[in-house]
Amino acid sequence: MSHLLRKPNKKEIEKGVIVVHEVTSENSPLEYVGFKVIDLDPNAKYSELLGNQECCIVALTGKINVSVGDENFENLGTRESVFEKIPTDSVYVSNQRHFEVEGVTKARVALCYSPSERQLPTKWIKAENVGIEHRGILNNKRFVHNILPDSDPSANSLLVVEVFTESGNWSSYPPHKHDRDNLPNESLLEETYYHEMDPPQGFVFQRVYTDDRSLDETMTVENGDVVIVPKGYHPVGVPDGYTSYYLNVMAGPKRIWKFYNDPDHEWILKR
Ligand SMILES: O=C(O)C[C@@H](O)[C@H](O)C(=O)CO
Repeated sequence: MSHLLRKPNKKEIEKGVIVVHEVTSENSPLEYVGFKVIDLDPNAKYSELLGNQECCIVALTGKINVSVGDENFENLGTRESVFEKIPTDSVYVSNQRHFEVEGVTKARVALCYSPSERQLPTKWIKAENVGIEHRGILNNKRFVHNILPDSDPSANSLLVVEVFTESGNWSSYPPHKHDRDNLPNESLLEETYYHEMDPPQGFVFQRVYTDDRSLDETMTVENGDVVIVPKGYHPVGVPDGYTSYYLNVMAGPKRIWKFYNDPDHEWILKR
């Protein structure tokens, strides 16, 4: 199996608190992006004291309470399935802060991390303030929920978006990359993809490749898998009959999403 593809690996760390994914700089090639998925039962609590990392807590499904220091945010989360295709609530937590997430209902939560040293205010990113963006034409249509885009200065490094791609379409396409700190032409951002499919027996294909093909992996990605993109182009193809959802976390030395399209396939945009 590819070293970039992670299957869900559920570990109950406390009663009702299950870690489904944990991507860190210790267990992956990533330096700037960390990522966890946790499942919570009602009333179960997960807490963490952040070191030199900021964190965006995304209520993927179900309802949660979040506290950060003495600030409390209650009943966050808007959907039972990501495929309701409506934005959800998130909370941005700065470095060196303590946070707790409690399940109100059964809930699945994404914790998106990147290095940070400059403290910023805690921010409730309300579902109603998440920008929705439709991109692409023909079989390249997808829509995006901009949870923490680079136009929002609330974070030091983190960028977080959700992407929905309908049956038979392609996204993160034409293939693009962002692995060189070469602004204004390209920024260096690592990335993780947390994937879900509707219906859940579905699958998508994701290729991660560099120009010299020293990295060239095409993965069959199933419901709940995570794909790690340390570098390279990273397109996603969705088979007929299935809808794809993914949550992207990006971070790097500069908080700018400036991608470079694979010149061989850029013509796709000119149709
Ligand atoms: O527009 C898309 O297809 C989504 C991608 O841009 C995705 O968020 C990504 O690859 C970010 O680099």
